Amino acid sequence: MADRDGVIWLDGQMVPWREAKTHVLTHTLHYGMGVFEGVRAYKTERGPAIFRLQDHTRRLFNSAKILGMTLPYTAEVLNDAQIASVRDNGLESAYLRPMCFLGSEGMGLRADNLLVHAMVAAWHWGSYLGDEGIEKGIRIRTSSFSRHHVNVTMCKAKANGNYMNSMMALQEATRCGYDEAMLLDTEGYVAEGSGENIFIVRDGVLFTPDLTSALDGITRRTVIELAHEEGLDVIEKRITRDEVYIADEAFFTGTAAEVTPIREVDDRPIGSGTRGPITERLQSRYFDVVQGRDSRHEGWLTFV
Ligand SMILES: Cc1[nH+]cc(COP(=O)(O)O)c(CN[C@@H](CCC(=O)O)C(=O)O)c1O
Repeated sequence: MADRDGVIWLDGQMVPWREAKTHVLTHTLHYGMGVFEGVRAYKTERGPAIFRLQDHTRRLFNSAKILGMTLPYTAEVLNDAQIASVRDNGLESAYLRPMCFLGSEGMGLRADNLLVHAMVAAWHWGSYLGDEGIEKGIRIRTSSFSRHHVNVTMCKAKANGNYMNSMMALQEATRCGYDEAMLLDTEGYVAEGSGENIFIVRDGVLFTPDLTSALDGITRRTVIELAHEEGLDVIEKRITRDEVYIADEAFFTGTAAEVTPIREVDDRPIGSGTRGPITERLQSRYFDVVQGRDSRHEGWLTFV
């Protein structure tokens, strides 16, 4: 990722991509105290448009507040930086990574002279779980790693250090031949994927775990609103792994994952073992919205 042409926004300046570096004693590199977002810009007839930019930036600030970090930039500055990162890299569509981190001004848990730095990078990133996964569905397994306990890790913060749990779960899943992990909370109820929220469908009704141990996903909120527009009921409840097994359909949602059907969980086909009809309907609505083909939600688009 480091050796490519382009520019990266770093601490208020656009710098050449290869020069966007930080010192090995950068505090966040050692302790994981940082916050980030995953944001997508899509190609539309009116040019690139960033999806729900303001919501992502609001969550970035909320994440920082949870961790006790004060961001040295306003939301407007960070929004403008994200717009510029798509524009100045000449991207028609993009995945954006804003991230705020503690610098190398000090070391150790007690360092009290640390500055908060901010960066925004943008690059082209296709289907997170592959084009085939988007169309046919993916195979997932229940992770042996529990999702964070709510008083150990701050689940509403999209914090850098939270993602060791995600990576351990995803590595375990892929090493066992699956595409993704489904994590249970510390009481054994379904929480979310390593980088996605999860939905199941049963008798035409959508169910999704409540957000106790899951990130408040922006794609999750979007799909819930689209489902209501489609006349579908969505119930947030505690979901057990065997409820997923016997669901008619299941899918992940996330900025990177978009709407990805789940065709198999723990070697059990979900429904017909392919993308379900309601999943396909919501996936299609989602892509219409993010690609600017649905005028009802143009307010969610920030044109670059
Ligand atoms: C743990 C987790 N749960 C749910 C979501 C969905 O949230 P939202 O994107 O607001 O709908 C994400 C986003 N995962 C991001 C990071 C993926 C990565 O590989 O890094 C993403 O989808 O960009 C998570 O990381």
